[in-house]
Amino acid sequence: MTAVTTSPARSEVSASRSLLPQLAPFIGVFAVAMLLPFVSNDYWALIGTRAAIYWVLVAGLNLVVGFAGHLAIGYVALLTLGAYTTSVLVAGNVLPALPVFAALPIAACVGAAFGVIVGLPALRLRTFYFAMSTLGFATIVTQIALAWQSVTGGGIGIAGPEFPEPFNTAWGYYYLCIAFAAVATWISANVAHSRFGRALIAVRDAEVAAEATGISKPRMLIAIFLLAGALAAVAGGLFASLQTYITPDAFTFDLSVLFFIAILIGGRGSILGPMLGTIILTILPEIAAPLAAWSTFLYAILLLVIVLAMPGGIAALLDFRNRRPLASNRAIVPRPAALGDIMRKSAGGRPLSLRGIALSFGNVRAIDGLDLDVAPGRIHGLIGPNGSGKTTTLNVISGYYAAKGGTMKLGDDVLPPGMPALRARKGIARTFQTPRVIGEASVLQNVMIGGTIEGQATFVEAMLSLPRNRRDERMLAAKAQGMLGVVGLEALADIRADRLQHSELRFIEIARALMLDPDFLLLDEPAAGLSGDEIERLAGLIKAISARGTGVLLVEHHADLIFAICDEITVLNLGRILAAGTAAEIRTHKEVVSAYLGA
Ligand SMILES: Nc1ncnc2c1ncn2[C@@H]1O[C@H](COP(=O)(O)OP(=O)(O)OP(=O)(O)O)[C@@H](O)[C@H]1O
Repeated sequence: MTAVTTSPARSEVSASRSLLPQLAPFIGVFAVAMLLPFVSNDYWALIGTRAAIYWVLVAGLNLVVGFAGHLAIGYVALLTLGAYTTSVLVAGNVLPALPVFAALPIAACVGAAFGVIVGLPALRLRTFYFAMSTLGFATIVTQIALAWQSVTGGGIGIAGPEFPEPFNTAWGYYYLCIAFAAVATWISANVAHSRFGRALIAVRDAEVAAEATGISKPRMLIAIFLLAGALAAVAGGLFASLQTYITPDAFTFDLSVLFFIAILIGGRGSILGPMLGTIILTILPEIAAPLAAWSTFLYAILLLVIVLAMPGGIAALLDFRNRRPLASNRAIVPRPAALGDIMRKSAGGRPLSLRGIALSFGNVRAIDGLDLDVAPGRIHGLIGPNGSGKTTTLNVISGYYAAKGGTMKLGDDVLPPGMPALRARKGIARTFQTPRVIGEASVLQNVMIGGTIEGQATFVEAMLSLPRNRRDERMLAAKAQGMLGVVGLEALADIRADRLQHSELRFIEIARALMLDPDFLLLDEPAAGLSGDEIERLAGLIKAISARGTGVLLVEHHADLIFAICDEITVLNLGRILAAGTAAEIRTHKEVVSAYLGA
């Protein structure tokens, strides 16, 4: 067997080394863009400008669709809004005329505000329903642009803003739009590679796990909708100038489809893919000019081909690192001794206590008046037959379910029912019976997600990659790399999590939970699916965690593991306590033996 271990020094290098290969394709694309004027004519200036403007919008929309997973298909509405706001402010037909560089930031603010209004339904609506609400908004905006003649010129339209020298020539304007596209790329990449970007994909692919690490979905989404709305409105202002004159029918549904499909063919969770997607979709109708009227049809065909031939889109095609085969005989060899270097020793001292906790599902009393105490620095086993209420107990403690009766306290602090993100902030971390790992993210990113709430930088600092954000990133990467060493998986740090074996996912979840330096760690069947050797190593790891002051609540069916490491054991049956005591007491408890352990 190949032991999956490398030295910490090598691993830290691995966390930072990948910057140049990541940047190279972007530098290539922008180098080609800069050279385009020297090898082509004004016709290509127009197409290049259009692609750059579309990308300014798609760069923001990509965070909503590709990262947060919300199907916003009516984003042409925000382009329209930005185009009219900029044009009206520059024309001066409502307020005194403004220079275009003053009008654009105002349009960005209007776009940000409406970005949130369009996005808010995403807090409640998922998938199709949210998509429909964005489409509805697009229709409303077009109707208002048509009807509000005194401001927008109605069906006759309004002149687009003119940019001053040197941006008033075809290539001058092209370079200006490329500069906007470069800034939009930089901002969206900064967000994507920050704790906020990782939190977005965590909410998208493993919402429950994201909440358990303390991530607040509403705040995340509002920040993203503000940014995407602002970028879309700026794109609108640029678009209006490129058009020179705008009417509501310049903002067709085809444009919305283009933006959306560019992201889908680019690949979820990527910046480069959607950027290339936008360029391809802008050029495609031009090189197939006779088919221009069929552009939506062309996009649909392209989408079908890509979805069928390479479901991960362009990004998956370019992901060479994850095409290399992994060694099949990998062994997980945790190094619990390294915990002391990484994990803060739990302040501990305060017990976690449950009194009279009750929760029913319909007529099923899943837990029925449960009293339980988990002490800091101790391992508490929770066992019982299938359906006895063990996972429900973990779900109630971690706030995923709100108990209908009883109280829960951490020391003297009462923990209100529900509120999983609050539990994480109070130092209660957990793993899941079925590992909830983000398959499309790397192993390292998955573990870094566990430390999201430890970051200090605000969203704006992350967007602009300011020093505090860079410090957060270095701290989280180093800590996550260290945690991967503790659980014995650091050699897999850069690998996509969906390529790993089930047992490895279990250890990733433990590493992610440890990122919180938890006072209490709730483990839901961590040994399920592990080999005998792996269970032994897991036992050593759990003991080392509790030795650092963390109280562990261990739900498990492997009786040997429970009896080997637990200081106390509670046995549940039909949601009630059947027995509680030390391993020796439980092993010989008559009712436990007959109801659960067997002869
Ligand atoms: N979301 C839910 N909706 C309806 N019933 C539920 C739900 N969650 C749990 N239950 C029911 O509550 C009872 C306790 O379930 P729970 O999953 O806590 O048991 P468990 O002891 O963890 O079982 P196992 O060892 O099989 O994981 C079961 O009867 C189960 O069917």
